[in-house]
Amino acid sequence: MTSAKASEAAPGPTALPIIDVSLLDAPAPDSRARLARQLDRACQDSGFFYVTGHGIPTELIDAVFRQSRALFALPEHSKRQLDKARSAANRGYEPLRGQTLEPGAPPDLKEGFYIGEELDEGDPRVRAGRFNQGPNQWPQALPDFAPVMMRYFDAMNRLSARIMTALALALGLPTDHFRAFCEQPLSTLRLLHYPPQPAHASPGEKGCGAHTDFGGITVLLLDEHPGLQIWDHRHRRWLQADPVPGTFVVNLGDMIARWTNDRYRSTLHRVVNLSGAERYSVPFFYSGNPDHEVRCLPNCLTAGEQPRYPATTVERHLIEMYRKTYA
Ligand SMILES: O=C(O)CCC(=O)C(=O)O
Ligand SMILES: [Fe+2]
Repeated sequence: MTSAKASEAAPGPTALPIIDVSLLDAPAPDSRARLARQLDRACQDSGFFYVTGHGIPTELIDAVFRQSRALFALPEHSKRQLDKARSAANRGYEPLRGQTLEPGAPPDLKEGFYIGEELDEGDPRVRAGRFNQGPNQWPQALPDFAPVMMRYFDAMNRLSARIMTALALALGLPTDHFRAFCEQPLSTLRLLHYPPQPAHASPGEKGCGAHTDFGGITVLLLDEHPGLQIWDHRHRRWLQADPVPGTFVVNLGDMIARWTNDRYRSTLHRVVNLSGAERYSVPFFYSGNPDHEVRCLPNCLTAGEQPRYPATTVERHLIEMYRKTYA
């Protein structure tokens, strides 16, 4: 949705806000109002912020990274047995250079693994051929992988629903405004592994090409190695979004921009792993209920303004965006 030209200028520092979502439950009457104000500003500025007070146990986060490292360390032929090309629901392994997120740039220098809600072939959503719904592909060699990932997946769904509550507050809507959107959500957990940027990388080669996320919100877990850069539309430059221990990076996807008539931003971002180390990250994409209608929120239209996007549904929006990027 954003079309800034990827400048190759050295990235500058960031000052992304750190937002404490536990303020949602704080007893002081002005806590929620403070949270709403901070979040509203962050969403209008860049749609990127760090989240603290999230309640996800460190032990679970450590286990996710351990399992992710073990998965990518498997021999190539074992990973290829789980190739996502074998899955009708886009689940499983995506090889190095398997995706090109930035049109015209070389393929991304990352390998990935996709996980979704575990649905068997008998589930009505799977039988109806609904988008991205189906069983996962699990690595048999790693017995703890599936239980750890499903525990994390559930925790991310709950955290994302809380962030949606906070977003409702930020937009001046009732706290339960997005409740139906959060029922039976379509979510994707993605494990990523970025090798170090090679000394003689081809021009424009990156870990992850410049893109916006197309769903609702993304809750991104980072390891200790920097690499994420976000586009500063005001000063037309790339900013580093370095890892902050104990936080997640949250960013808004195109669907929120669509919902708010671009009052809230879905910002261009990319990854260049200049850390010299293997970098691991774990984005979780929360897109909400596939049947939910996405139309411009009435309080996001000022007098005389028209909606910039026609009404659609979550599923139709996602299918359209997938078609564009994998075309
Ligand atoms: O690895 C990262 O830090 C970001 C990944 C990302 O932007 C994505 O998967 O959409
Ligand atoms: Fe992204």
